[in-house]
Amino acid sequence: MAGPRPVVLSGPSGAGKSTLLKKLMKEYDNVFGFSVSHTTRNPRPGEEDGKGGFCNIFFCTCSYSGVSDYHYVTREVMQASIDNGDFIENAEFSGNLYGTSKAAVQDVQAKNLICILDIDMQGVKNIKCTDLNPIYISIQPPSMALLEKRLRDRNTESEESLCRRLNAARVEMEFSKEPGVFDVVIVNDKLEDAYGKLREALVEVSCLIYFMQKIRLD
Ligand SMILES: Nc1ncnc2c1ncn2[C@@H]1O[C@H](COP(=O)(O)OP(=O)(O)OP(=O)(O)O)[C@@H](O)[C@H]1O
Ligand SMILES: Nc1nc2c(ncn2[C@@H]2O[C@H](COP(=O)(O)O)[C@@H](O)[C@H]2O)c(=O)[nH]1
Repeated sequence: MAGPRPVVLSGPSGAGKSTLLKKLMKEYDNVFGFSVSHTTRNPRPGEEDGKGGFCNIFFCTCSYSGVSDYHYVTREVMQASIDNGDFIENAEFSGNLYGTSKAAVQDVQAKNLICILDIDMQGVKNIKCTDLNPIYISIQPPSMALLEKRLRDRNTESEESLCRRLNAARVEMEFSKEPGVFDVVIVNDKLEDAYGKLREALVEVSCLIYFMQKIRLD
C-alpha cells in the first residue's frame, strides 16, 4: 500500500493502548490518523459510532471523534462485508467480530497521515500476511494482577467478558515474547514513561512524514 509506513499497536485488552493512543493523537493529530475499526460489540457509554474519513462501505458516511470509537455494525452486515473482501483483516475476540476495513486505512493514508491500527494478536498475524508493512508495537501490562485491576476499574466488562479477556491476555503476553513478531515492546507501568517510549519509537516515522510534507510544500 502507498504512503508512509503504518503503525500497529497491539497487546492485551486493558494494557493501555487506547489511553496511549489518545495522548498521541492529541499531541500529533496532524501526523497520525487512527484507523477506525468495525465491531459487532455494543458501544460503551461515551463511545460513538466512528466518524471521520469516509466509511464508504455499508452505504454510510460517518465521522470520527476519538481513538477508541468504532463503526458499530451487526454480525450479519459485517460478515457480508468480510465475504465481499472489504477487510484487510478481521478476528473474533471475546465473542465479537472486529476488523480493519480497507477503507479505514485508505482514508488515513489519503490524508498523508501515518495510519495507526489498534488490533489484537490475530489481527497482527493476519496483517503479517498482507502488503501493509507496518511497524509493530506491543503494549504490555506490568503484570496479570495489574491488568485485571485496570480492567475491573475500567468498569466496562461483565464478569464473563472480563474472564475471556484475561484468558486472551495470557496468550497475548506470551505472543509478545516471540522473537521477530514486534519491533518494539513497551511495558505500560507508569503512563508518562510508557508514553515517552511510544513517542520515541515513533520519532523515526514522524520525521519521515515531516520531510515528505516539506518536500511537497517547497
Ligand atoms: N499506566 C497506567 N496506569 C494506570 N492505569 C492505566 C494506565 N494505562 C491505562 N490505564 C487505565 O487502564 C484501563 C485500560 O486502559 P485502556 O482502555 O487504554 O486499555 P486498552 O489496551 O485500550 O484496552 P482494550 O484493548 O480493551 O481497548 C483504563 O481505565 C485506563 O485509564
Ligand atoms: N483484529 C482486530 N482487533 C481489533 C480491532 N479493533 C480492535 N481490536 C482489538 O479488540 C480488542 C478488544 O477491544 P475493545 O474495544 O472491545 O476493548 C482489543 O485487543 C483491540 O486491540 C480490529 O479491527 N481488528
